[in-house]
Amino acid sequence: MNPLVGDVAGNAEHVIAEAVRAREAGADMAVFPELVLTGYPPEDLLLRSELHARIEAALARIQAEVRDITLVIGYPRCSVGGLFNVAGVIRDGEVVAEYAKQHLPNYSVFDEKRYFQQGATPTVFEHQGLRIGLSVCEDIWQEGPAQQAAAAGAQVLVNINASPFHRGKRGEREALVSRLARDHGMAILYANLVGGQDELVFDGASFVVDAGGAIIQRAPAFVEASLLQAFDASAHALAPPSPSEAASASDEATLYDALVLGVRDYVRKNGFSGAVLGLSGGIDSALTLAIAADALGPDAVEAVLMPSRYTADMSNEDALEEARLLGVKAQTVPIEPAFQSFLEMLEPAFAGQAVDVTEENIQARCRGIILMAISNKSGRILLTTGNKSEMAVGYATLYGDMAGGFAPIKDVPKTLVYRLAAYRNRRSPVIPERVMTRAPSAELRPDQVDQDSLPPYEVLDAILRLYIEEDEGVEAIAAKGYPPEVVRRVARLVDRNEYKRRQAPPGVRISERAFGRDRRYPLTSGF
Ligand SMILES: Nc1ncnc2c1ncn2[C@@H]1O[C@H](COP(=O)(O)OP(=O)(O)OC[C@H]2O[C@@H]([n+]3cccc(C(=O)O)c3)[C@H](O)[C@@H]2O)[C@@H](O)[C@H]1O
Ligand SMILES: Nc1ncnc2c1ncn2[C@@H]1O[C@H](COP(=O)(O)OP(=O)(O)OP(=O)(O)O)[C@@H](O)[C@H]1O
Ligand SMILES: NC(=O)CC[C@H](N)C(=O)O
Repeated sequence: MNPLVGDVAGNAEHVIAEAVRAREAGADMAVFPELVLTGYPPEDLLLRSELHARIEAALARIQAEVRDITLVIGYPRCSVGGLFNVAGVIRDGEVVAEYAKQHLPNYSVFDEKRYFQQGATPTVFEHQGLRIGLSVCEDIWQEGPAQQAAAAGAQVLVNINASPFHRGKRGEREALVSRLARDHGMAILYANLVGGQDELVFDGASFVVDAGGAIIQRAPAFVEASLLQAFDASAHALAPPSPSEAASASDEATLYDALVLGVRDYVRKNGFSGAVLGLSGGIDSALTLAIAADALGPDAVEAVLMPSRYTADMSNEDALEEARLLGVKAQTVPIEPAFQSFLEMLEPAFAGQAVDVTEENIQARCRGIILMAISNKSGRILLTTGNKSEMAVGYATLYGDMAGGFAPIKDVPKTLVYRLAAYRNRRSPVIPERVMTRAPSAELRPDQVDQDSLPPYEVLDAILRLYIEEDEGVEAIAAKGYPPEVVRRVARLVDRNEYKRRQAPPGVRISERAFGRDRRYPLTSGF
């Protein structure tokens, strides 16, 4: 299920509708994800007493509306001991059991200890003669809760989750849950949330593991879906008639789908009619346009070409071709008159000073003003096009190409930008070949290419991965064969540009370490 954070009443109606559908499909119990009534993560909404009043009202409504099926759902529970992250069992108009999450994740993107107290005891309830144990997400990643449930007599474990996506996560989960099922001889139902929430994407991909550790059902990733699982009288999970296929999507396909869902949900859940972006003829804006068109439909996306005196003809041609191939409306607004006016206005202030990066940034800022004006007028959100490599080293202009509301590829390194573009072109051609092979250029001065200012992207991305995602130091990275002076320079750029990233729009997280809530560095630092 894809809930909307904070929309407790709407999420409850969604639960009720799905419970009815599950009953009609022949189920006698339906399992929903972690904190499904608030959405995840509800963050400081949890500190508001109105939220808890709404949860009470939603639970009362679910209890009144849902009959002839048992529900397991996640919600925050206020009690005398504090606030708990619970899995509640609702049957015949009552909450008949509640399990409080014992392991509260507080690393990476998680911050649960800020809000919740930890539970201490297992919960096992009877359903149609089966003994069912409960756990909540992180509980199965740690020692304890699954063992306790098995010791308390559970034959089946229901684990409800709000487990965000990152590269490789599905395989990690399946291996972990399969091992746990085997170790304890219990079938496990793994029910996950789906949907984009600010920078996080939840991939769904719920699954069922039998007591021998075999995955017997898999839901598709990145869409709402349900699985109907039958058990025999001795708690054996019965394999469905056609055995579950392995999760076989390629790395690129999975990452692309994550980006599409992240953009769609940010734009739609925030009430925008669509998206606008600057289309330069470069690879970053080309990929961002394809993601936006796939997420929102081509009619909801608008591309703006804003040539300057430095824009090559082929950039305009390629940009127009991209818009045509995707069926997106494109318009051209040249920046020359605005750029020229700014240069003239600033002439007295800059008298006697050489032309430098200042003038490059004025061009990027002219574009930012035009795009934000179109966003204001149209009600479409401005998507920025910066990739992770650029955001890492600060190769972007504040209030210029960084202006905007959401940054679809901010966690995609440049080398992966090319791979995702090639993947999208294999599905159907949307990015001209020349865009894939041309040297990247910001086109802010004559004959400029990115590689004048930055190391080749293969080298840059390798160093960035070690420095940012692996937390390795300059010497350790250089020892792996990278030129020490290049490593030092890259590390210095990363450290120095924290201020830029702090002012950058949020974007979809696809790695284990994005520039968002999982990487918090000081702005002012002598490190
Ligand atoms: N610690 C700090 N805390 C808060 N603010 C700080 C700061 N340090 C500098 N600043 C401010 O930030 C300013 C510098 O930032 P900014 O104005 O953005 O300018 P800056 O970083 O100097 O230049 C932008 C760079 O990005 C490149 N670029 C631009 C556009 C697109 C692309 C591309 O290929 O995608 C590349 C461009 O070629 C240039 O190298 C300073 O003048 C100062 O006002
Ligand atoms: N001529 C232009 N018309 C429209 N938008 C532009 C133009 N030039 C730059 N922009 C906007 O500013 C962003 C940054 O520019 P830049 O040229 O550095 O990136 P890019 O062209 O997308 O990718 P690449 O790194 O391959 O050049 C672009 O992605 C685009 O959104
Ligand atoms: N909500 C949670 O407890 C998530 C933590 C868990 N390790 C996961 O990402 O899958």
